[in-house]
Amino acid sequence: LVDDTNTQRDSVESKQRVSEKKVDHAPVCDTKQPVPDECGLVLAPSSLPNAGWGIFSLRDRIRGTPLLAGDVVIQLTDPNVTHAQNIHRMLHDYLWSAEETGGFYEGRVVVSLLPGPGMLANGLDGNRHNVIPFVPAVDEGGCTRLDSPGAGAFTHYHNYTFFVQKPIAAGNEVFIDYSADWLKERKQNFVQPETTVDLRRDLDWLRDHGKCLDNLKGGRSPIPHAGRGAFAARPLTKGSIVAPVPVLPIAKREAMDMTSTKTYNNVIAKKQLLLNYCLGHPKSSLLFLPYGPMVNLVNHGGKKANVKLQWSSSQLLINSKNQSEMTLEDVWAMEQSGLLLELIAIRDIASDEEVLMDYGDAWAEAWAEHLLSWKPLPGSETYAPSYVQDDAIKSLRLDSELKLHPYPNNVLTSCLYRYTGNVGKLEAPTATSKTDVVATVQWNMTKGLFQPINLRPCRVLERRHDKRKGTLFTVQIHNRFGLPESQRIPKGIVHVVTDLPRRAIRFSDKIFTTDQHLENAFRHEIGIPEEIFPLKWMDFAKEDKSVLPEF
Ligand SMILES: C[S@@+](CC[C@H](N)C(=O)[O-])C[C@H]1O[C@@H](n2cnc3c(N)ncnc32)[C@H](O)[C@@H]1O
Repeated sequence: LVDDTNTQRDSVESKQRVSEKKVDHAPVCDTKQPVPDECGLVLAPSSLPNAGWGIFSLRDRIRGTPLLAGDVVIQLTDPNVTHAQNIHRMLHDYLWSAEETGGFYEGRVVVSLLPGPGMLANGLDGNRHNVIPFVPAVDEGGCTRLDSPGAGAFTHYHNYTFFVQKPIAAGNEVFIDYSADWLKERKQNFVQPETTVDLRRDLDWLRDHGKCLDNLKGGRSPIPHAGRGAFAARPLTKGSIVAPVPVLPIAKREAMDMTSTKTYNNVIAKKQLLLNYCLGHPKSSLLFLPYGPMVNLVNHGGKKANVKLQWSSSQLLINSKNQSEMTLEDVWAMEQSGLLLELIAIRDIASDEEVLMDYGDAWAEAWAEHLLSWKPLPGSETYAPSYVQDDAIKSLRLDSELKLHPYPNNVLTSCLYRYTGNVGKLEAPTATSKTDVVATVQWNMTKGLFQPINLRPCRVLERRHDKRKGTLFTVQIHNRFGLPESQRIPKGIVHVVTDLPRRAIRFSDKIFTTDQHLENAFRHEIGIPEEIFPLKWMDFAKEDKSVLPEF
């Protein structure tokens, strides 16, 4: 018996050794791997019919816990009207209103890209969602326009986190809140289920077929001028899938042009910041926008890369064709995304190590040239971003004080205030307001008021000290771009609000002034490796097919 046990143990150990060896030498194209034991969240086909990918929890989750580490938000500003048709589907079905993320001051028309749950999770109506987002942090990631060629090359909006709002049982799908209006507009495409009982998948199936979504976490990158980066949340073995990378096709790269090439507010409209987060090939008009959690944070590592991109065989779970069978026209016509890439570890990666890929020669050459030619723009020394002002200035200035001590030119004051159409007490025009009627209301703290959607430009008129409440301000509230008619203060009315505490007034960056609008900000897409880019998508190279590699 003892001998038998030993023999069995030997045989198990030798099997383990064989399988370890197998993993070590596994061809990187083998993507059918179970997720790591510690993985808590996976990508898999949604439990809703025809809904594409979905997110599933592998463990029970309680209210108030984060679903995933916080991710970046990328603000797309003033899309070029002529070329926006190339991203029509993406704008309509995947991107969020900048009102949700506080990005509305970035341009006249702003939409937000929220990789991870914001774009990947499906939605339910009728308050049946189980996660909700919390506002992003905003900062320059250590790269200022005065001292870094990285300024404006990566997004300032980060750590955007979804929290569990209703308990989620292991195996259940994660749902975000698609508003009733949003769903009504798209009712042919998004059929809502009557019950949430079956909106789950078998746990063993998910472990075998799902792709782990929480192997990565964000943090400040030690790479000079790179901003933030993606780091391994646990040890990742060579040959394993580090992250699924679902991508949305962008038919023409001109869609990354901004509205006009003329100057506006002294800022030259140029390429969208979003281009830096897109994947492309120099010989193709196509771009792909990755939208899996944390994958947009993966920096360029050149020869130090520890992951590489490859197509996933799992895309056939929701697609009838894989990428090699698709023509360029098939990709253009894709109704919803289905193309799936994967980041594969090309060596063992330790926990907390930065995950890096090779962006390719074209990117590396463009970056090297940018480093050589970059110098700070004139006026950079007087610029101070709004979040710095908020930290530095505790008491807000009145007009008379601003004449002597103005704020930096790039900021405005914004108040958290919800205008409900109630203009309050009306007063006849005064000498200062001339032809306008003055309407005054008292500020009131209400539920949800501190959401960025309620920020609107305001001017401080008075400051007084209240024994109980501290310093209180009287302000004039203005309209801003993007406000619905019901929230616009009618013409001819000066809307005054009294008794705002300092925490209800923030500094905001004026339109087109943040680093992402800098004229000298770096812009370049990430290269999709030559060996995985289908030849038939290289429409820029039709005349010169002889030099192209066979796919
Ligand atoms: C896909 S984003 C990567 C995430 C980005 N670092 C962030 O903070 O959001 C690509 C951009 O990151 C920066 N970046 C990536 N790798 C870099 C590197 N090796 N050196 C400098 N900047 C890098 C460049 O600005 C590039 O355009």
